[in-house]
Amino acid sequence: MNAPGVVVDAQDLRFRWPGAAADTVVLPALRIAAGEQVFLRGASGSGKSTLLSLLAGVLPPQAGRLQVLGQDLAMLSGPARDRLRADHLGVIFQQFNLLPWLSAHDNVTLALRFSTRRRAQAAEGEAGRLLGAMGLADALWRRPAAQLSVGQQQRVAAARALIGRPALILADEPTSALDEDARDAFMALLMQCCAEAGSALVFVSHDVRLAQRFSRVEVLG
Ligand SMILES: Nc1ncnc2c1ncn2[C@@H]1O[C@H](COP(=O)(O)OP(=O)(O)OP(=O)(O)O)[C@@H](O)[C@H]1O
Repeated sequence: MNAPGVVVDAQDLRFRWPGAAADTVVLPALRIAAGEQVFLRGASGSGKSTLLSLLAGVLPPQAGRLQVLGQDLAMLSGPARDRLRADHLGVIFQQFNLLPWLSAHDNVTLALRFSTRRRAQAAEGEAGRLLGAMGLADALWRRPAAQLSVGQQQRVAAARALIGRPALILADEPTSALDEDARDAFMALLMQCCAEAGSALVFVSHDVRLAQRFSRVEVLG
């Protein structure tokens, strides 16, 4: 059983893509406490995105142990892992994955549609509060995502991940399309919003300069 306050607990975790000659992910141990912010680095191809997919329950673990919020992911069906993700995880993708025809605001509230628990955790007006906290001017909230700049879309994607205060936020290279100033502003806001929500953060990036913002850095591969 997981100790209270532990969000991720992995041991001897391995994953190999079909046809690969070697294991893609080899993770002897990883334990992340509630609210902890972790920078995950590793060479290109070292399996960072694959590990995030395992943590998100998109891929099933093949060997070893992986518990997320005390649930053993290897024991859960695909739909049960989907439920865990909808209820307790927020994911920020490199390409943001917003629905282009929906407004910024509706992209954020979309995350609530799939989870009663997330809905219950989100206060009235929470989407607007988060968009504001992420620095998106309210004149843009009703604009379709397709008409937002890359930096604006990224703020929407972060607000969508944060809504309903999920226990764990996974971010996969979300700053790669930004210039330095926009990147620094986004990082500060993301880390602050995660801290306020009490969400743990696992942040993957090639950009090692970002690592200094984190008290904990894990290296993969
Ligand atoms: N869907 C897939 N099917 C088969 N192999 C895959 C798949 N996705 C990734 N891989 C392989 O798994 C390995 C790790 O890929 P992954 O994207 O996890 O690495 P990464 O560390 O995130 O890389 P990068 O920093 O370049 O984004 C690579 O060799 C890649 O080719």
